[in-house]
Amino acid sequence: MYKVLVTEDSPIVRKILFKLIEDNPYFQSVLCEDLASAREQLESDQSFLAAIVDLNLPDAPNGEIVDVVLSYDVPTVVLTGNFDEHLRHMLLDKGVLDYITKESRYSYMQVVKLIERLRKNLSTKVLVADDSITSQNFLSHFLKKFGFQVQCVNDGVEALAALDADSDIKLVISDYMMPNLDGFELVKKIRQDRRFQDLIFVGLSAKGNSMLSAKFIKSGANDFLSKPFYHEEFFCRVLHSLELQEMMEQVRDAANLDPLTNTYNRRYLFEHGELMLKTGKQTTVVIIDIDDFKPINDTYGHKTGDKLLEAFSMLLKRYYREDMVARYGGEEFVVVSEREYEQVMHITTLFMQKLRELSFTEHSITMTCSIGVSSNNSGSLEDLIDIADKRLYEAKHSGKDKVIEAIAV
Ligand SMILES: Nc1nc2c(ncn2[C@@H]2O[C@H](COP(=O)(O)OP(=O)(O)OP(=O)(O)O)[C@@H](O)[C@H]2O)c(=O)[nH]1
Repeated sequence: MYKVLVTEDSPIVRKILFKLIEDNPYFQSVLCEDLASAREQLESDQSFLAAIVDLNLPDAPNGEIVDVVLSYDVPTVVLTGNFDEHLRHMLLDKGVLDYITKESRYSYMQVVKLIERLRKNLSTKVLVADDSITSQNFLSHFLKKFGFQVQCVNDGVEALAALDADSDIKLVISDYMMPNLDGFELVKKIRQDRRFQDLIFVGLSAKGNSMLSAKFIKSGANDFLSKPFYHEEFFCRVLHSLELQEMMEQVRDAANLDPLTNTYNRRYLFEHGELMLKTGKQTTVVIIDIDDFKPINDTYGHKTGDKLLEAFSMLLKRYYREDMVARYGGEEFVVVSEREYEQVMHITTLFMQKLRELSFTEHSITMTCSIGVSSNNSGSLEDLIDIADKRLYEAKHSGKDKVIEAIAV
């Protein structure tokens, strides 16, 4: 749970902010009505994710609260009654995240949305590629203020190596002119690699050079920024791109994932499993079926059965983390792996062993599973699944809690 400090003397505004913050399951609000109580909170609790502060408080009428909150390193969003360009510059220079005028409920929603973004940024990795150390430091400072995890590299070659080493990087911000591999070549290489198709790429180009911006977009960048850029422009573009990326992920997840187990669904399994086989690499199919699931459902109810399916699939994904795990039917799962056959069998043995050791839910239910395996480097996925399914049938009819292999050549 993340704490958000709200310092606001208007009871109505406090109430609105409280409601909006508490509607978010990750947030808990701490409400203060003046600088003195905010200071007390900051003294006693160092764990605030962010602060929302009013510039005019009874004991701090000239925005004194901003310096106080920033001195505790708490990311700060300022609320004020009127917009003033000079004040805006002054506040942004001090290092506040944003400056929002109290106009309507929408403004307050914007504030809370910004803090939600900050929360998500804490787990969002950004790669900055720029051969200028000054520029790296500037961007890195900017991004860290908004909670991002930042890694800097000096050119496109280093950027590709960093992406290769860390598949969690979500966003690349890259200059165009760099030694070894420039920004255009970098984005082209990124777009050629299926692993990086969802990566957000923002190019940096010199002010007034619209050719560069167009070239970046044509090479595959999602957006570009002209240097020098304004605080708001930078974050509007970066945050907007990330939001689009998240929406795309949500749409894709809804289409590809089984909602109960969060493993891939049958449609995805066949679509992508067939593609895996087309590469000609040896592919192994493991069909896994929970033993005696019906009696568990009958004894403890469907809800407990669902909890078990969730726990079972989490364990599967943990063991077969590099492979495709899909829900094939009720309590039946399919793993498609391109790893060495012996390695897949080793993981399968470890998985079955772990499953025997664990107990689940408040009823301490134990589970075992039966498994059929097949492997090939040609033919269709359907054929491989058919063969593995026959071995699974044998496992079920020869005592369960066992794995039977069939290496088709
Ligand atoms: N709770 C829950 N149960 C499900 C779900 N999908 C399928 N099932 C149940 O899974 C059970 C499967 O039963 P059976 O096919 O007889 O298999 P089994 O009892 O595991 O027996 P063996 O496979 O021979 O070990 C049925 O009771 C289904 O209702 C689901 O999404 N949630």
